[in-house]
Amino acid sequence: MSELLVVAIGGNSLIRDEAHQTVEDQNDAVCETAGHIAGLIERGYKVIITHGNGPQVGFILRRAEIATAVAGIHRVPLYMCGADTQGSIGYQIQQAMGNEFKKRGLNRQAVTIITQTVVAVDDPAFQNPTKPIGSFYSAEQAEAIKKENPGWVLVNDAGRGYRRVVPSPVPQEIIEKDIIKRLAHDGYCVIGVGGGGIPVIRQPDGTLLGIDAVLDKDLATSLLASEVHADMLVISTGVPKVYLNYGRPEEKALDEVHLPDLKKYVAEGHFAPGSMLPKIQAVISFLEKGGKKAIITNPESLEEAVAGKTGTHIYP
Ligand SMILES: Nc1ncnc2c1ncn2[C@@H]1O[C@H](COP(=O)(O)OP(=O)(O)O)[C@@H](O)[C@H]1O
Ligand SMILES: NC(=O)OP(=O)(O)O
Repeated sequence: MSELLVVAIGGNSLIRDEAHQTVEDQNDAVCETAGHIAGLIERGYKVIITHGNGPQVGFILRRAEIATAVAGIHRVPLYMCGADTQGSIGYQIQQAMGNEFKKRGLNRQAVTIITQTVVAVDDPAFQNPTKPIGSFYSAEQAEAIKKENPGWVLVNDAGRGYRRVVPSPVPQEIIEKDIIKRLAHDGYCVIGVGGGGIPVIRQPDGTLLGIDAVLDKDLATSLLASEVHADMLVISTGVPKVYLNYGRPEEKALDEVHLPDLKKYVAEGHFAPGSMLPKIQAVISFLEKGGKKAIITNPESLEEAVAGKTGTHIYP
């Protein structure tokens, strides 16, 4: 039986730099990543694709806020902005995968599943926003923005600039996991858990209700990978490998690492919160729940990494 991979595409990895943020630019990045994922499917792997939405959900929210302030158009809740990103990014990935299948003569189909992820209404994250969304600002811009928008919390995002942060409660359950699993085993390339899933709470009567937050797509992807019993969790991001002492002269790439060492490196502070740390936590959680292998690499290295030639390979 062919192996099932869950491949997470980073929201930032769809935006190459500040000069490449348009819909067309993101589509180019999606198409490039889709080519590499189609290469994996051509080699016989079954693939579930998840994706981030940090930059995109922030852009949509900001547009809506400006439209409310300037034109009095109704407010859009943050969870609805997340749902919008599942449609727009899901559409781009679904179309790009379909085009790749056609080019390669593969009789396959991609399908996007709108996905809801349950969180706890009393999760302390609602009082402590940590998830960076939208644009990056300089320190001076951040000061000016805070004065204009007293409710905003801005933090330095892994040394790359200041960003607005919003609550990011822990993903507890993926509502659509069974259909995602079934479609993947039936040979569909499933796109799901976009932006970590639309955050919802379960009400006392059992019904679901959207709640304002942006989930961490790496943690939600890890939960999905465990629940569908994926053979491998693959995290595609902006770097070919994970590094110790990242960005310093003594930087060292990790080729192969096992859980005990990885946990030691976490404790030593090698992985930046809000960027690499959630990916490492996602991998630890997947392996502790029985997963056999995880890889962290960049989109262009996906095929070589799964073939064992590059990337950071992590084992229990
Ligand atoms: N120890 C580390 N090794 C590699 N990259 C790191 C490390 N610490 C922080 N990073 C940064 O984390 C980034 C990945 O996080 P981010 O861009 O937030 O993810 P995503 O691709 O999911 O949007 C990398 O591109 C790199 O700049
Ligand atoms: N939702 C989310 O984790 O998005 P990014 O991967 O873009 O940060």
